[in-house]
Amino acid sequence: MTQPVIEMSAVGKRFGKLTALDEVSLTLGEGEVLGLMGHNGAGKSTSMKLILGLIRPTRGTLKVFGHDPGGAAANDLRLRLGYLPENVQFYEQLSGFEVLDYFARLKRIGTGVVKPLLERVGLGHAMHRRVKTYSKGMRQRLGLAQALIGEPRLMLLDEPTVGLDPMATRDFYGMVDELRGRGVSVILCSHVLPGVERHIDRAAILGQGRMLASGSIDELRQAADLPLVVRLRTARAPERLAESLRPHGVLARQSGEGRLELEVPVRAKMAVLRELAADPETADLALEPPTLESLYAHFDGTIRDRAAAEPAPATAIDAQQGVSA
Ligand SMILES: Nc1ncnc2c1ncn2[C@@H]1O[C@H](COP(=O)(O)OP(=O)(O)OP(=O)(O)O)[C@@H](O)[C@H]1O
Repeated sequence: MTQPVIEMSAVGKRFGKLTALDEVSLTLGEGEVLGLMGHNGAGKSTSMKLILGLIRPTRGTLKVFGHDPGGAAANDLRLRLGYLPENVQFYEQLSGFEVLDYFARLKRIGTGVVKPLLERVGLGHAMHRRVKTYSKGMRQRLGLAQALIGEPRLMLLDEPTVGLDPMATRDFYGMVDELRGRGVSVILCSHVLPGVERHIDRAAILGQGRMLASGSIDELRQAADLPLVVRLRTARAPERLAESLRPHGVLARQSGEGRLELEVPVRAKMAVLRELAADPETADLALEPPTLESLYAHFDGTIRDRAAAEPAPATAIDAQQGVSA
């Protein structure tokens, strides 16, 4: 087995009396993409800074490419790391080209890399404009180009898609996929990134400095054991259907005329699907496993206001009393 890129074992970090990280363990392999999630103050940036060697753990051990990131190998290690900080800021009076050239020199890399990198992040057309004329998304792209200088083997990206429009977000994830394909390891740090699950291998959820859960999305789904959502179009009376599915532990809500939303316990999935598929009144059904957002909400212990996010509130069905508002 190849050596892990990051090995964090029971790491703790205190700032005076405040415990920012407590007994956090984490490994990251070559070419793996990890989504590091958590609420404000959960300890995400502290973890990044530890990996970058900017601060030292109070307890536990941390190795990056097999070395202590704050030790003797720190300078060499930094050349293998790319970091996009949250709220990235640059010298406003310089052009994008000049900014990137400056950072390339800091990494002792020649000017030759600057233009291709700016083109790679879609800033080729604006490279000679001053940064003060750049939009938020353009600045974020410049930040990404800065993080990519020197072809790092580990990228730490803090809130990378904040301020990016949907197309730019898509391009960004395309780049993450490409990096992964080249064996680069990536940590994407965020509260929650909508749409991120297709692009990450694993997620780690921090809460108040502790690791609440980590694993692949499938592993997190198993651990959370959240119900699956089945969206159903049916000609059957909602209360009848709710009654017949009740023994499976299914919770049914009406979400429109002839439309139902069913919360199905994982253990009852196949039995319920068989029953629905065999019913001639079933017109259509779609199965939705728990999203990363709902897994995050589950592990974080917060209750998401799903109703507020949906256009029409669902209607609860009581098998005894029929459909109720
Ligand atoms: N230099 C510091 N001195 C004192 N406390 C700090 C320092 N850096 C971080 N903290 C504290 O450590 C805790 C974790 O902070 P951290 O910045 O790692 O959180 P985060 O998960 O990145 O949050 P956010 O999503 O808001 O960026 C917070 O309570 C924060 O106030």
